[in-house]
Amino acid sequence: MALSDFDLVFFGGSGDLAMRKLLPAMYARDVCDDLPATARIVCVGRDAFSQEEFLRFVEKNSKPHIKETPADATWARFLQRIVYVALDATDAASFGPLAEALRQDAALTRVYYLATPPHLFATICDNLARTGLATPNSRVVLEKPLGRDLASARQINLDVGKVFAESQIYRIDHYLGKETVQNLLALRFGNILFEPLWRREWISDVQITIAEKIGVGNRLGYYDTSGALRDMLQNHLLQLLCIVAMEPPTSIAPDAVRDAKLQVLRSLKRFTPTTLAQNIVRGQYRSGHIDGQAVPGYRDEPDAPKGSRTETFVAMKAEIDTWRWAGVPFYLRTGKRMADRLAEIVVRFKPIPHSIFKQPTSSFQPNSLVIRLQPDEGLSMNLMAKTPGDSMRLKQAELELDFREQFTSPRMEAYERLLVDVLRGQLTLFMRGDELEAAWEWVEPILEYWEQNDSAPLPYTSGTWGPAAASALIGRDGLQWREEALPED
Ligand SMILES: NC(=O)C1=CN([C@@H]2O[C@H](COP(=O)(O)OP(=O)(O)OC[C@H]3O[C@@H](n4cnc5c(N)ncnc54)[C@H](OP(=O)(O)O)[C@@H]3O)[C@@H](O)[C@H]2O)C=CC1
Ligand SMILES: O=C1O[C@H](COP(=O)(O)O)[C@@H](O)[C@H](O)[C@H]1O
Repeated sequence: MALSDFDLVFFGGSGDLAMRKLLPAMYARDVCDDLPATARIVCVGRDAFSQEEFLRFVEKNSKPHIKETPADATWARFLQRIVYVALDATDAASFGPLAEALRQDAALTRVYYLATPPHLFATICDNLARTGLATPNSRVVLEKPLGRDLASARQINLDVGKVFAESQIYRIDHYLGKETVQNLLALRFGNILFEPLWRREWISDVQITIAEKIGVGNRLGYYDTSGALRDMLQNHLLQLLCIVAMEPPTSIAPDAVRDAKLQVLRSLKRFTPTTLAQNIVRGQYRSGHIDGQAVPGYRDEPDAPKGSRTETFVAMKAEIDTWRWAGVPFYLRTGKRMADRLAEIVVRFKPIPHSIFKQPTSSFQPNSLVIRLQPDEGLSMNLMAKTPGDSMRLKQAELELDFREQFTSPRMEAYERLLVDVLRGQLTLFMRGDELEAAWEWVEPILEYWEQNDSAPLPYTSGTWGPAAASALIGRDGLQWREEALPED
């Protein structure tokens, strides 16, 4: 469905995120003829680029991030939509050129996407209000990090909420824009098969892993004040956990889904200093090899503070105190410079109660469902099946659903999908303010404990699956991370 006409403003429009993700996402929609001819993209920064200089900057810094090299005509059409406006977001008096660049038509959708450091969110919203630009047809998109603790998240909600109503606020978690995450909703609530089994009686444990091969790259300044818990777990992993664990929402409407997710966040068992020390592993990568290449340790990355204690890996055992999930461990894990790039959810079912075959019950692998988010999107269901031949021998077999093979329709990158949803006014895949606060509320005791105890992360070699303590954490329950349980090739 083509979008209706809009003015889309990227604050931070000359930044890395705009160049690598946001403009390529808009180009991808433009090339599908999804954007109205008059739709505009206003890029805001402080640098005094002329319009021509900025378009050259986009050519150099954004075009290489577009998947298929753009044809000259479509690229030229895209560039025509872009307007560069130089202003200082902290100075309302400099907002005049932005007002001039925007069309004064109440029927148009207007979106302010704040891809700036978060300390500017309040000032930008305030200055939009002062200059009369926070019109009722406006929406505001907030990029991460949405706070660094509960107090700062509350402050963001409060400051932005002074200018925009909750229904105008789109808090981005780009994991919610990934195809397979939405497919998880389809799997759970579009099939009769899973829901009766989706509970403590039949599920033994759930693993959620987001592993990256990359290190901190050029984002060390931000990352060193953040760490894996804030950067990945508080948002992406908890959002995935919510979608796995939530009660069936009454519909796909934003508040139905967000209410269901909020209930999960509020039911997460709180850690105490004792349970926290037992159930959370913190790690930091040391030098090692990724794809055969030597890579430096975190503390040897350019500009890394000497002896930094920032974690680049975290693994934990979480629990949800509800009738559906009581006693089912949710193992969460994320890290940089790990052995592979993968994001997946593994739901393991309970073992069969009794074997009618000659094989002992213990030789039956419990069924498991693996939901792969990346690198390849798909689902696999592990079942026991008879091996061919004259004896009744059962072995594990895999039912595989590869989304790319199954569906040939064009795919949308996460940012593309989410930008389209903002432009359509569809809030389901964005976090509500209370969800954000509930996630921070749960994470905060962990951060406080680490700070108060001056906790040092355990070292792990780059190119591995993290500190050995992460295997011990799950091993204590007689389990293994999925890659540890896979048969050797
Ligand atoms: N890069 C990434 O992959 C990701 C980034 N993010 C988050 O998005 C935000 C932006 O990140 P990124 O693009 O990497 O950052 P950059 O440092 O590359 O860009 C920052 C942008 O903000 C603008 N800006 C800064 N201060 C002002 C100001 N006072 N007035 C007007 N414009 C201003 C800059 O313009 P100028 O240079 O002209 O000052 C620039 O366009 C950050 O909060 C980051 O954490 C989130 C996820 C991923
Ligand atoms: O939000 C973030 O996500 C990326 C990982 O995203 P992916 O889509 O490539 O899996 C991570 O590298 C970054 O540190 C974090 O801020």
